[in-house]
Amino acid sequence: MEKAPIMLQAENLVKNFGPFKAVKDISLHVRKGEILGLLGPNGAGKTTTMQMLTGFLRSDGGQVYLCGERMTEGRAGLRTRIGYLPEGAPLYPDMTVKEYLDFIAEIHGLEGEKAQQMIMSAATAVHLIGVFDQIIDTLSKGYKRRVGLAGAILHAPDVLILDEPTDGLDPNQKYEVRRLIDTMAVDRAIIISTHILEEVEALCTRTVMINKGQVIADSTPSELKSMSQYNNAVTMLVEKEQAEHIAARLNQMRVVSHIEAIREGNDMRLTVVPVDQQEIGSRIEDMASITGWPVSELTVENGRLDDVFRTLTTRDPEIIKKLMAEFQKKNRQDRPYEYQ
Ligand SMILES: Nc1ncnc2c1ncn2[C@@H]1O[C@H](COP(=O)(O)OP(=O)(O)OP(=O)(O)O)[C@@H](O)[C@H]1O
Repeated sequence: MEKAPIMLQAENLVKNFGPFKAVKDISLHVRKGEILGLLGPNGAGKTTTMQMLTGFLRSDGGQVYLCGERMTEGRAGLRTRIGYLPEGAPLYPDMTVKEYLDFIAEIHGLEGEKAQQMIMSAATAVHLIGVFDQIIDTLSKGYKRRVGLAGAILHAPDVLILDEPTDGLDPNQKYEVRRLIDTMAVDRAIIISTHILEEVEALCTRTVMINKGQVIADSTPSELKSMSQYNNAVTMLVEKEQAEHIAARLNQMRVVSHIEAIREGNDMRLTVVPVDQQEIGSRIEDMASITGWPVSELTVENGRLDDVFRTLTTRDPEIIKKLMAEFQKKNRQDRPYEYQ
């Protein structure tokens, strides 16, 4: 199947704040229909990178291309094809939602009937109509986020850059905003930054993980998970009284690295971690049925993103780069960055 076109591409971005190198070397790209998750610990350089992608912050090196065209200061028009949701609440808290959206439309040079149409379309997409005349400051966090999102999509941009779009929201609001982002991805390219791993799994088609201003991984969430030591681990729920005996027997297997146990009501949940991600599921299943262990649940895991995140962000980025290169060579062909 033909790949969707690359909408936004960054090559070797650099940003220094005085002597501090906040972004050392970041390259990434996002295609139409993709939701790219920019993932990394606090201070990794996510916001700084997004600000350079949107042209909000001038880079000290590197290039940004929008639909193949280089973004330079003289080409401010190109920037209007990007919608940006900055971190935190929208500016201008004293305005009503309607006043704010009118103002954003004006910034984009939209006028009259056309402007009203675009405002209604954005407000409808994020379910804002009911609060049009309410002062932004009096809205809940979830609604404030929606106002920000409406402002970001109002001028129908090709690329959306959303900095921690669900930060500070309750689980229902998070769900709602994620659903909106998912819907908006159909005919756009979207980049979101987050440190919420469940969000990456729920929403992102690809993940660029950054640490200390460098890209340390560029993969799908499932590829990343498959790097985890828990890939092929077996999780089983066993009666508490038998758990110690069962764990001891399993620990004797040469293919077992170690076993983790967590209490769950009257049961224990044992996670049997294999050596080198070997497949151990069927052997353990056979063993459980032959010996008649009191197992009420047995599943084979495909890895954990939090484990990979910890591993990748707590080691030297240079070592991680080498490990990732080996992993990618082993697992898939390189994806060329060509335009189509
Ligand atoms: N204007 C600035 N002046 C000096 N240092 C800055 C400035 N802006 C950001 N930094 C520093 O650059 C580094 C990267 O910051 P950035 O906000 O991009 O990280 P982040 O990955 O978005 O973090 P978080 O997840 O906490 O939002 C941090 O160490 C931050 O303190």
